Amino acid sequence: MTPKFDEKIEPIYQEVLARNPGETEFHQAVQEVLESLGPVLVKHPEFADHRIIERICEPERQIIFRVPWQDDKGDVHINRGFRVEFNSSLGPYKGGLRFHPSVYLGIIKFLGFEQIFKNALTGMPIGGGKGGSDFDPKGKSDTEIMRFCQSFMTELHRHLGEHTDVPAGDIGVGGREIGYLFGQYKRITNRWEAGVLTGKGLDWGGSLVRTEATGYGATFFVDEMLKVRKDSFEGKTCLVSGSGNVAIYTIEKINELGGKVVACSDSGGYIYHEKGLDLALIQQLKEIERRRIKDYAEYHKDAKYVAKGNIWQIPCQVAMPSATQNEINGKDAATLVKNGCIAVGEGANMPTTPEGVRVFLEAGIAYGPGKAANAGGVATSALEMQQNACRDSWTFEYTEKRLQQIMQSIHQLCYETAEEYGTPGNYVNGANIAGFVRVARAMVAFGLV
Ligand SMILES: NC(=O)c1ccc[n+]([C@@H]2O[C@H](COP(=O)([O-])OP(=O)(O)OC[C@H]3O[C@@H](n4cnc5c(N)ncnc54)[C@H](O)[C@@H]3O)[C@@H](O)[C@H]2O)c1
Repeated sequence: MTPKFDEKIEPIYQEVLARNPGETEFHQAVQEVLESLGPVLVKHPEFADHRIIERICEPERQIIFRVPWQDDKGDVHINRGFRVEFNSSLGPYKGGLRFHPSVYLGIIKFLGFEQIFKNALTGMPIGGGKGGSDFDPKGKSDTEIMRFCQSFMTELHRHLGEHTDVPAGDIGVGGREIGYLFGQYKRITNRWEAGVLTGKGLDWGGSLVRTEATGYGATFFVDEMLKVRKDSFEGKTCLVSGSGNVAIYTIEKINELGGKVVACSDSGGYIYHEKGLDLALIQQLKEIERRRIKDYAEYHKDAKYVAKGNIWQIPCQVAMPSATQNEINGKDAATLVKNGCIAVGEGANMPTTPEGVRVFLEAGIAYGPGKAANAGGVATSALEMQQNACRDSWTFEYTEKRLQQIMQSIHQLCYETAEEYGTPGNYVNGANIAGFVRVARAMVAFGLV
């Protein structure tokens, strides 16, 4: 699909393609933001004078390193580690670590680029970064995971710090991995520096609600979009892809708000359970026993497992993609719209292809892009950093209230910005423009650094 750029922006995009060959996901993320920015340069010519777009597309620093580790049999493996410190205009680099075999520089750069604008939308003092490894945690023992995390942190620690760069989890990195990473950081640096990682355990500097934050936040965001349309989750049939951290707490909050989630998935296929998913069972299978979602059908005979099935073919009113990038293509988006879907909230990062995004926007449904809808995770990480900084811990209720207020304010900012720039209801433009303007203003203030 041909991107639609303003004439000033087209050459900048071409330069990004030429400078970053083969990084298709990064190109896609840049395309999506740059398509929104034409009217911003008209309103703010100073951003063009200062070459803010060119500078924002170039990471401040990229670190690639070798991660050697030994499996339980004593065999040696070599993986590749990454940390892309993209933009520190608004605060220390902040963004998760992804451990997945598909990871390469293009994936980390797309995620880091998205993170700049997402973090800006939260209104909190955090810059954008992302990292990870092509290590596959699937099927590894606890001790193998520990040895890998220790080796990864042995190299990465020199680039981190509570005022410099603060990683968190993402796909394949949850509480267990953050524990091993924090333990090794503490050992090497001889510092109990809580603010250097977020997603920590509650006994050692973690925040209540961080585990739930991305899923809860995405659901709050969709709830706000529905409220604008004088609607709510009450009685709605919903789909949530994935069955990891984001998916599980999305399902929990949708249930609380009166919706019914009938399907979720993992990379093997999806589970359909017409009367509504049994969340406690999913948590037992995925969070505790680390099993596959197909095992759900062993416990509920009225549920159906569809291997390699396409979850988006199931009719629903609300869809919340919460697994991975590019999981909804143009055809899937058209199917969702045809089947009566009225709202899409992205828990995952860039789960919809540009064709899919166009289908949602043209259909005029409520479409909340990931950088706005899933910002609750990183926002609560920033709340965790606040608690660490004052050596305090807040209650669940208070922290959840803060999260909800942040999601309401992100929604309002995107909604109002879309109106201000002449595209009412277009949260893609609202999020891209509002996030960009915040970072751009800071970059202009700092001069050429
Ligand atoms: N964890 C966070 O706080 C956070 C914050 C913002 C955005 N995200 C994004 O949310 C998404 C999910 O992250 P997570 O933290 O829940 O990771 P996770 O590892 O806990 O879960 C990922 C889930 O997606 C499934 N999955 C992977 N590939 C799939 C595929 N092709 N089809 C169907 N399912 C697939 C996995 O089986 C797993 O259930 C990612 O895009 C991530 O970048 C996460």
